[in-house]
Amino acid sequence: MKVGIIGAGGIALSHYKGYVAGGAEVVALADINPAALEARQREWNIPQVFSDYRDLLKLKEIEAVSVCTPNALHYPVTLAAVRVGKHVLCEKPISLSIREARAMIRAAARAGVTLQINHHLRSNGAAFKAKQILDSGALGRVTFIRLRQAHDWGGSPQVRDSFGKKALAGGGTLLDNGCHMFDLARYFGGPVEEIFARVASLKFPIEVEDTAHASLRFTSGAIGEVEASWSATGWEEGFWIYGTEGALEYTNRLGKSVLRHSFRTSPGTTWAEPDVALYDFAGASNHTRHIDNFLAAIRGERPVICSGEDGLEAVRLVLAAYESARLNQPIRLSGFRGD
Ligand SMILES: NC(=O)C1=CN([C@@H]2O[C@H](COP(=O)(O)OP(=O)(O)OC[C@H]3O[C@@H](n4cnc5c(N)ncnc54)[C@H](OP(=O)(O)O)[C@@H]3O)[C@@H](O)[C@H]2O)C=CC1
Ligand SMILES: O=C1CO[C@H](CO)[C@@H](O)[C@@H]1O
Repeated sequence: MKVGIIGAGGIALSHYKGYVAGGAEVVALADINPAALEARQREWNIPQVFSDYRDLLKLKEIEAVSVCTPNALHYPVTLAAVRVGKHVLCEKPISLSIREARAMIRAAARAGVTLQINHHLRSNGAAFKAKQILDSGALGRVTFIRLRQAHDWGGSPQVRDSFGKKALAGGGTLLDNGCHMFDLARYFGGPVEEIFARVASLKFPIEVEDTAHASLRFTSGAIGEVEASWSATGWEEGFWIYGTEGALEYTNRLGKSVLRHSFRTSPGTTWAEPDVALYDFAGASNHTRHIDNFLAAIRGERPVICSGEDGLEAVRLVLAAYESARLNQPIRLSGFRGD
């Protein structure tokens, strides 16, 4: 299958590698930045490059595109792509508004093409394993879910405009990292009923927040929390899920990706260490698995692992969290349209 990539910045490399690993051929690349375009063309030996993505979309031989532009452009670029019959793997967040997300989903359905959103953490080996354990019932009733994605832009005092400027990014870490965490919250815990969030800009001189926290109540009765931060040190992604019969704890802290499943094989003393199963996910690439799933979905072999509707729900939770932070009060999701 021949594919194109629109937006040749940082994340485009993961898409390129994923397509190559999945047996697809990246034949075209578009970016408004001539330096990025030229560098990638040389590195990856791409036959055709375009400064205007609409010219890339005219290529008949391309069946699918990745949309890797800044957040504000996911909507117009995806819409243009599906309208000319291309399958789309759209970077997260799907869009900056619910209205836009709905239009994207409708347009893809009307065109009969696949739309997958790049909440790649669903394809993280630990998340996949955790979901299997949860679905098997081994954790019992879920009581608490904590999700965290935090870093500090490598310590850099400069945050790129595509993330730091409100018009291009749409929001800060709550949208950028939080949308992944809200997606995982739903993936693991089902629908969220209520959210109470706080956001602040405390570290970088930027137009959007660099620090965010949200407290969640799931429809199931479980409670949880999301931490999204650009003001941490280093890099961490993790989830902690507690149930009546056991617990799952995952972190990639210090470059080691380990999932720990703890449980009791027999009722016993309260404070004794429970039994533990450890799973090591070193070396597994989330993006490559996610792209493999996209290609399989296009071929009709598997359902998309993260649909447009999933992307929309993640954005709805982000928007509810912003509204909660603005009003300094909890927001019930059942009455929140986000329009
Ligand atoms: N799922 C994940 O793990 C990750 C997802 N992302 C998402 O991917 C997207 C891109 O992020 P990232 O690659 O880090 O950002 P970058 O800023 O590194 O790259 C974006 C590129 O898109 C270019 N661009 C801007 N406008 C257009 C346009 N109209 N047509 C074509 N290209 C355009 C930019 O050019 P210029 O430099 O001139 O602005 C830049 O080269 C974001 O939506 C982000 O949220 C990012 C990182 C990880
Ligand atoms: O998963 C991710 C890792 O961090 C990046 C920068 O904050 C995010 O954009 C991305 O979605």
